[in-house]
Amino acid sequence: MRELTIETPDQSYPVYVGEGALSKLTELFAGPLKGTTKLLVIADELVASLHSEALQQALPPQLSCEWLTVPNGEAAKTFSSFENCLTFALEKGLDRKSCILAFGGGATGDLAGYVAASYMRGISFIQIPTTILAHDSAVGGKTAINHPLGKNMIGHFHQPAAVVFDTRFLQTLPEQQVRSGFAEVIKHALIADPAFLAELKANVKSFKDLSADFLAYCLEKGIQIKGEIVGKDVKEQGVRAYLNFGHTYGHALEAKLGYGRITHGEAVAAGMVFALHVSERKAGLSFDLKEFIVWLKGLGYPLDLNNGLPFEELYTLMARDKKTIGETIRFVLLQEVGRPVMKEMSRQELEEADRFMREEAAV
Ligand SMILES: O=C(O)C(=O)C[C@@H](O)[C@H](O)[C@H](O)COP(=O)(O)O
Repeated sequence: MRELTIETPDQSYPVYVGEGALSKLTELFAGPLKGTTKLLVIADELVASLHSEALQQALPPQLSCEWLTVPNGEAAKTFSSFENCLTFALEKGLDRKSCILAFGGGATGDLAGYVAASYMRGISFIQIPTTILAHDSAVGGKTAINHPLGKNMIGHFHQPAAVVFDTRFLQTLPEQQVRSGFAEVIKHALIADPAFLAELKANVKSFKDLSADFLAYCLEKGIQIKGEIVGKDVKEQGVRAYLNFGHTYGHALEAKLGYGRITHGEAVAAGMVFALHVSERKAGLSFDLKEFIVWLKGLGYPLDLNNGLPFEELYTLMARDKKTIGETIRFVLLQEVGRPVMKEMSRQELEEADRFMREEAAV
């Protein structure tokens, strides 16, 4: 197991990653979270059905603990789920010294984190991720629910007290979830580390034979890259937006197709191809996009997600992206692998890239 530290100007917290990381919970409640009155586990229903016993055994027996299950995946990130969690917390008498444990993938973490950020104006929470995707979402304190008009539109920045990432949980992940999570690993390589990207391309030809050691290495790399960026810009006033590479188009696809109809990572993979194409035309990127597309397709990423979707509707969704300022849609592009840049986008440029996705990337 490895311990990484996320350092922000106001706060630092540990990320425990590896087999057996759950054992760190006892230390946390005897140390930095000593004095916690009550625990509330907000758990993905599927994860709870598979792994609740493992978590139960790792929790300090002296602490009273309530469990609430929420729908699997993005279906949890709704106003009604959010309200249910708050009602449950009030009914069970959580106070300001209580702590929420987010047990599941990125969506559970986003919801539970937002509940922790809002309950009594903010209580502690611990992220206990169970997916590869969550190596990204559990770190950095972005919490949110979705709105029908846009993804992650309602939320707070609220840092967890710790991230306890026990990689034993990854053994039960279906391949589609591995694929989804790996898109964020690829994103971290693209925005920050050309050598890491080369390693990924050389070593990952299929998700079926990914070794546990290589996966752990990728997760650590991703967390390190993310942690460094978050440390410089917690509330996304500048460089943190680079972590949004591939997300403007990706989020528009997710919102249009219906949250949870495609995985977040598959949408981000398509969004990255879109952004790389624009980067070649507008940011001077020199990159073998054809080869990259072949690699992604070989890994099973569907790149035809905009099939049948009118550009106009995707455009409206992209215009509502959180990076948009006034009327100006802004995209994260790459000048080089590892050298991101923010650029203003015209409607014409976006339409051309959407056409590229339809007519070239998808075929
Ligand atoms: O941590 C960040 O900052 C990111 O943008 C990471 C993204 O991979 C992640 O999906 C995030 O939740 C998206 O944030 P949003 O602000 O675009 O909703």
